[in-house]
Amino acid sequence: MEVYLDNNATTKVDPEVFKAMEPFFCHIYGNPNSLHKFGAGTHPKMVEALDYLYAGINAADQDDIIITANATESNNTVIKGIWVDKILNGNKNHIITSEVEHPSITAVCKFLETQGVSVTYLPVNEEGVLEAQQVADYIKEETALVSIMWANNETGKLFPIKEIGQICRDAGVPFHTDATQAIGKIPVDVQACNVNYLSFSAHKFHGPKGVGGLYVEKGFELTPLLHGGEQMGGHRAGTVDVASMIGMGVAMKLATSPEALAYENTEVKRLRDKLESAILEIPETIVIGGKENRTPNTTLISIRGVEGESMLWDMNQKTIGASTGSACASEDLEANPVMNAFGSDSELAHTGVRFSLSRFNTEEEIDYAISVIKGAIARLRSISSSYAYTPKNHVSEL
Ligand SMILES: Cc1ncc(COP(=O)(O)O)c(CNc2co[nH]c2=O)c1O
Repeated sequence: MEVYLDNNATTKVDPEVFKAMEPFFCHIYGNPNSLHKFGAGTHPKMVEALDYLYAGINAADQDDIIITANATESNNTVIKGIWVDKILNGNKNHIITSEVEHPSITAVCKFLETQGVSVTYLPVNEEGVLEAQQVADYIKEETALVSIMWANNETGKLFPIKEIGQICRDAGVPFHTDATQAIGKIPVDVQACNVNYLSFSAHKFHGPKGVGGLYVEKGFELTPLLHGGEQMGGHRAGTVDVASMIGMGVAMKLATSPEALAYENTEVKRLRDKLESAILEIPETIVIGGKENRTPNTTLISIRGVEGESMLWDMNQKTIGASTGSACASEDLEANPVMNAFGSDSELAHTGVRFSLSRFNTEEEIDYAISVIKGAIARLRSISSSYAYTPKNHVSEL
């Protein structure tokens, strides 16, 4: 049996999405910017895809959604656009973000610091989230942007986006949220939450890899990251990947419907909870960040005495896929930065394993995964030179 439990890294393309994409490779293949019928033939389904994207995040008609390659490009576009418009060519010089953002936020901020920009990385509490008031406490005249993720990719923890959005609107500071891990798991409403910019990637909600989006509220337009063409109204040069854009639209429609969100928060959550509870029956295992206020499909579990990488290897031998955290950092054996941010000790920071489910996982798969994971933990602890079970240390969660 093959069991895929790494959906926060990427998801399977929904067969309905693939079906919608197929005609746009060999049959309706014109350049959408061409004036002839071959190009114009792509427009109806591209317009429909945009309609699905607007509806999925409740964007207003007058706002923009720019089709990008992925959330990484969307995040870079916002932060570097703010840098050019508000800092290099304005009177601002400060950005507020958090310590647990994805590297496509933190690495850009680190680069801007080398260019003289001041960046505040707000710390998270022991549950891995921050209080909206922390944002208010650090906003100052020079603040050009607040960028706080909607949901953390490793723990699933949710951030107080509505409260932060209100604080930023009251202060007149542009607010960006990286919603990559929120869309398709919880309701995302840019108008209700006073969001000015929002990033997403299709492959996180059963769309194709290599396509994403950046929501830009009307009046918050920025200097583009990519110049050299009139595509996307000049906001993002380059020929659009028509098939992927159409696939992303259908994936957004499927993932954000009331029925789909209900399924995520009942059945997918039930299977996540079943897997998590079974692992927590094993001594010296904890849920990093606790069980409350998180996306329904994710759990980051620390297994004392077991290197996360070793767990992945054992599970992979039985064709179970999971991760120790963000795939873009999977190669290195650095301690998990999110766990470090929680104040985990260095030993604990290497013991995290992330399981992230989807609507395609089944009860049988979870039952199989539980049996394999229990066996792997027992085996790895039995050969560990440093692990000895101490009953007094058995805690169920941080
Ligand atoms: C919150 C968040 N933002 C941005 C990205 C970047 O998305 P991309 O540009 O489509 O790659 C990711 C990918 N996060 C992960 C990729 O692999 N494991 C992860 O947790 C993410 O989780």
